[in-house]
Amino acid sequence: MGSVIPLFHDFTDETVLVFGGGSVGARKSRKFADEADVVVVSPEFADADFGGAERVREAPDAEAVVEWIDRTDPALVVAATDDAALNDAIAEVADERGVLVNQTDASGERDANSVVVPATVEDGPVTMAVSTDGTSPAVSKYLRERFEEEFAGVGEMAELTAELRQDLRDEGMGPEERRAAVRRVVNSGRVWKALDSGRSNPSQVVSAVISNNTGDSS
Ligand SMILES: C[C@@]1(CC(=O)O)C2=NC(=C\c3[nH]c(c(CCC(=O)O)c3CC(=O)O)Cc3[nH]c(c(CC(=O)O)c3CCC(=O)O)/C=C3\N/C(=C\2)[C@@H](CCC(=O)O)[C@]3(C)CC(=O)O)/[C@H]1CCC(=O)O
Ligand SMILES: NC(=O)c1ccc[n+]([C@@H]2O[C@H](COP(=O)([O-])OP(=O)(O)OC[C@H]3O[C@@H](n4cnc5c(N)ncnc54)[C@H](O)[C@@H]3O)[C@@H](O)[C@H]2O)c1
Repeated sequence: MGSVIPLFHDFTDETVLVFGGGSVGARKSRKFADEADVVVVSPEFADADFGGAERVREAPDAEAVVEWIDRTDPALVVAATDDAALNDAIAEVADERGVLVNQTDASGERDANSVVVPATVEDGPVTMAVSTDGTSPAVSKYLRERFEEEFAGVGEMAELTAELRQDLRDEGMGPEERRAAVRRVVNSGRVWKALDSGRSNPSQVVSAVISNNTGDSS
């Protein structure tokens, strides 16, 4: 049975410190680079996209890792070197300092500071995240790809329903009725289809779905 609980974290303007410049270090760097200041420390760097992260060519030992963490004061440390003992040491130092750590070569039981990076789908304000508790990242990736296909337009759906909720409130509709109307839109195959195909105007379809519900059209 899984024992990890997903929480969503805002790393805007925080430092994320990555040890290891291989393909895994690059993938994690890309993941955080839009929000955070990412620093990657590694003696060598793969020919990969690091999302514009700052790269420092250095091969720290466990002692130097402590200095790096104390100097950069990161919100998250990623241990992605190919040296298992060093990855363990990085996780230990981060944990001692109460800093979140993503140990990329470890699955299974973990301390509270030890976080799993899930497979994520982002579309506008919507984030979907999958973890298999470290059991099978390949399954996480597979589900992420399926979600991307299945829920194309979900970001717009969230935005549309947020606007709708506000409009109905402005019109003086009570909370019960509003809730029913919003749920009707979210459950409407016609609205999803309009979002997915891009052919019909989703706002018009939403209006039609709502007026059916409130009986305006009858
Ligand atoms: C989801 C994703 C997020 C990301 O990294 O961004 C992610 N791994 C991804 C891909 C992937 N990783 C691996 C493969 C090869 C196939 C396979 O082995 O399954 C593939 C697939 C591929 O590359 O095609 C190998 C692998 N991964 C870990 C180990 C070590 C171990 O298990 O001990 C090994 C074995 C290394 C070895 O061979 O020794 C460990 C972790 N990988 C995690 C996350 C965390 C658990 C997530 C969960 O709970 O499911 C965890 C525990 C720690 C962490 O990194 O946070 C990203 C997909 C992103 C996407 O596409 O959306
Ligand atoms: N979490 C995941 O999704 C996942 C997927 C595959 C592999 N892994 C694990 O992650 C680790 C990295 O995988 P990879 O494919 O990127 O490996 P890799 O060999 O391509 O990269 C390792 C990087 O670590 C660097 N390095 C070596 N010594 C260092 C030091 N002292 N300080 C900082 N950097 C140092 C190397 O120069 C290299 O750039 C491995 O331990 C592997 O088992 C995790």
